[in-house]
Amino acid sequence: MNAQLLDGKATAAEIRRELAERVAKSAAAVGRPPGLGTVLVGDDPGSRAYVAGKHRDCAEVGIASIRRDLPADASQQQVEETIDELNADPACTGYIVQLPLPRHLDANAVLERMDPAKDADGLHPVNLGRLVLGVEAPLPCTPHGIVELLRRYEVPLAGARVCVIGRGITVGRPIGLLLTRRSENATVTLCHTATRGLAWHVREADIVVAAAGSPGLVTPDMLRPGAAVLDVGITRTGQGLVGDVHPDAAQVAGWLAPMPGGVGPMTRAMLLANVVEAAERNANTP
Ligand SMILES: Nc1nc2c(c(=O)[nH]1)N[C@@H](CN(C=O)c1ccc(C(=O)N[C@@H](CCC(=O)O)C(=O)O)cc1)CN2
Repeated sequence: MNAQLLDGKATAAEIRRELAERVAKSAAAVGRPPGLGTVLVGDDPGSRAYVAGKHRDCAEVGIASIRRDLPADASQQQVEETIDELNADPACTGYIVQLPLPRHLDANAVLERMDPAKDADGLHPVNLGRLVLGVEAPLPCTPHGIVELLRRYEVPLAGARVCVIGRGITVGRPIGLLLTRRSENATVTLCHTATRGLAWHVREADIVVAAAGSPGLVTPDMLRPGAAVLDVGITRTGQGLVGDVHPDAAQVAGWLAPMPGGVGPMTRAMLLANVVEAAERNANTP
């Protein structure tokens, strides 16, 4: 078998074209474009690159950029003052705090301080709670990107068994909430470092989401032939970026979202979608 490519790069480009039209309409209605803010603390090269990519995307679709870069030794108070400033800025429709934050900072306290109405990442506890309740809320970008990619390639989700590997807050924990909604109807198993018999769980799955950050963890022999495999792991090595899925998995899988070019670009596109949706919501709220 040679897996069909789940092309996140091309799909994200298509979504950006769709969003550019909505941005133009929203800007005309409100008198200014939607604005995305980013808070970056420190100089981790990966985080810098992701934030730069987010602002490039904004420029492409006509969203205004607001960038707040703080030094690696920024205090909790400095970060929280920046949050307060973005909460109060009318030009900022939504914003994100780039994760992970340096270890001396309390990331949960920072997320909680955000105005949930401006949470472009869907990671504020109120918005995660709304997701649990099935109430409309901005969705976490990577899980939303995965669902959108599967939908656009018509990978069957209803009744599918999904094995998620990794329990981080941006992917592993929230994705089960999305995939088990009535609109998706998948059955989700969440595996992590303490899971016994990982290979068995993977082999049972129709869809595998690998988000452990463990290079080459998912090998071809673990997969059910024809499964959809989404590689979300990114590890920076001396030889470049390495995903969680072994390259030979393409010979067994039915669909493959590779790293790079699969879920990553979709994460970025879904962030823009959250900002545009917030702008449209604001325009309809007197
Ligand atoms: N506040 C947040 N922090 C983090 C998130 C998030 O959704 N919100 N997710 C990741 C990082 N991330 C976005 O912030 C992100 C990761 C990867 C990509 C991407 O496009 N990856 C490329 C490959 C990487 C590269 O070329 O350098 C790909 O897969 O093609 C985009 C965004 C953690 N932090």
